[in-house]
Amino acid sequence: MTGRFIVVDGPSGVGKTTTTALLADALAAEGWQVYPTKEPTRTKLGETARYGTDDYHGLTLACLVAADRYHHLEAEVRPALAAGMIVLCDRYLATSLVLQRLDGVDPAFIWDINRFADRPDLTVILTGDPARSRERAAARGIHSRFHRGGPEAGRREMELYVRVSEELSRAGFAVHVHHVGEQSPDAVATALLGPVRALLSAGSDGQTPTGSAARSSES
Ligand SMILES: Nc1ncnc2c1ncn2[C@@H]1O[C@H](COP(=O)(O)OP(=O)(O)O)[C@@H](O)[C@H]1O
Ligand SMILES: Cc1cn([C@H]2C[C@H](O)[C@@H](COP(=O)(O)OP(=O)(O)O)O2)c(=O)[nH]c1=O
Repeated sequence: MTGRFIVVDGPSGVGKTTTTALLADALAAEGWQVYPTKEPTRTKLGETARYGTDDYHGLTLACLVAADRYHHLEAEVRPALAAGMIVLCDRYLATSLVLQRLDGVDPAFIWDINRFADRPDLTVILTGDPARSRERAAARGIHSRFHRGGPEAGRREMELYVRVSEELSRAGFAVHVHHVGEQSPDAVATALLGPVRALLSAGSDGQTPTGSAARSSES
């Protein structure tokens, strides 16, 4: 039996990294084997994308992040899934559909170059007040041109995430949109445990959290 592939997406500063870490801890405490990861990856390729947004634009950046995604899938995600783990990925396809579109890339091209990227079992999209998310991202440190721009840029980014969540649903992805609002990080993680547990119990074939050996031995 393979594991489950869950991605958490949304605008910079909305709380993806914080929530993903809390969710990973909560699932691990329940006995699940969790593989937390993120895109762009920590590889040379991923770091070039993360810190290279002033040098690379449009089609180039779209291809760079897609290449990093394919390498991530091959080197980390698929092996972890094959071992029966829950892969929790901070940023995935929705980011490309939003940021590359903001960068002037035709959505059809973004879909096309991501055609062979695995479909997650669950795509979580976090939304929140755009101004607050921008402020948090700025306070943490700006390392991407997508972090710049004031509240108006934040509003456009947030609106596109909502549109992209609908686009992904129409394309057959399982999408869960969660509005962070005034919730604490713990409250957000707790709220997400609901849909995640539903996913884990659906089609679990009687798997239990600690049944990793059983899970990894099934195919
Ligand atoms: N629900 C929340 N309420 C208040 N602060 C938060 C919340 N979620 C995250 N933060 C803070 O906001 C900042 C950005 O969070 P982070 O998880 O790095 O966002 P992202 O990964 O979406 O860019 C961090 O300093 C984090 O501690
Ligand atoms: C995954 C991904 C990242 N990127 C680039 C631009 C983003 O600003 C940057 C993400 O860097 P990251 O450090 O993850 O930003 P944040 O802390 O805001 O979550 O990588 C894309 O352009 N498209 C993508 O699909």
